[in-house]
Amino acid sequence: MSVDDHELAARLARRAGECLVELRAKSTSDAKVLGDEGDAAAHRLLVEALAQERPADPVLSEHGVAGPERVAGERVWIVDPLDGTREFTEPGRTDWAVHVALAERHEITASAVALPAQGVVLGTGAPPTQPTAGIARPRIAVSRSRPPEFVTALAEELGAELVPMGSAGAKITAVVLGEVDAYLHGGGQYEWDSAAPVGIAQAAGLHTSRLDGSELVYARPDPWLPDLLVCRRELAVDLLAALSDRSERSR
Ligand SMILES: Nc1ncnc2c1ncn2[C@@H]1O[C@H](COP(=O)(O)O)[C@@H](OP(=O)(O)O)[C@H]1O
Repeated sequence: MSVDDHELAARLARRAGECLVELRAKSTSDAKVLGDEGDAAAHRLLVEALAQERPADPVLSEHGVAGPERVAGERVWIVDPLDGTREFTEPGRTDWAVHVALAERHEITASAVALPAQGVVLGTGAPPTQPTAGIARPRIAVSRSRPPEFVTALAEELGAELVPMGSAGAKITAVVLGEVDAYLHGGGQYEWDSAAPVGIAQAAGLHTSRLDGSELVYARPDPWLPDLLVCRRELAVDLLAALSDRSERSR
């Protein structure tokens, strides 16, 4: 990883985001076609740019692999050209994102997330400072379309408020920006859904783990990474204890 990798991730996330904003503004297609067009255009842009700027690095994208063959533990770019495809196709929604991450030795060492409809690009080069104010009633971001079934009961137990949102990137960056206090996901996801925003959350000093508290490991041969927790550090112990109780009770 070099300073240039932070800068490159941010530059490419921004460029792909601009391409998506343009496509969305001029599209007359129905939602399914627009989503497919957005996924394909942003994927093409990222893959072509990485081939030019980092020709020795393989790319793992939600929409296919590109570049040289991957070697376990070596550099690989993990990208989600359009996270929150469904929200991208709904006029007025701003919870969709572009993810660009670099993994080395199974960790994220540089990454950026663009939230193009919010005019925001966040990156590991300059992660935001975390709020210091206490948390009165925790706000937990969850998927708006498929929240894990246990979250309502968990929120009641913790006296927390659930905040439904689209896009894993939008939810994790909402934690990074202090708009919510936690994001939890269960039931299925892939490495590209979380790699870039998790890299920024880690650089900002937030807690990141699987729901059982174990480490998030990226660039595995199988990109399935079905659950995760990103939260302010002071909430991690209580959240992980509540999640562990729940999983014990369901056995
Ligand atoms: N059960 C599941 N299995 C596979 N992917 C899932 C999933 N639940 C959520 N995801 C993916 O995680 C991203 C965020 O989802 P959500 O908005 O529901 O939180 C979406 O990515 P894409 O929009 O890139 O497809 C979605 O496809």
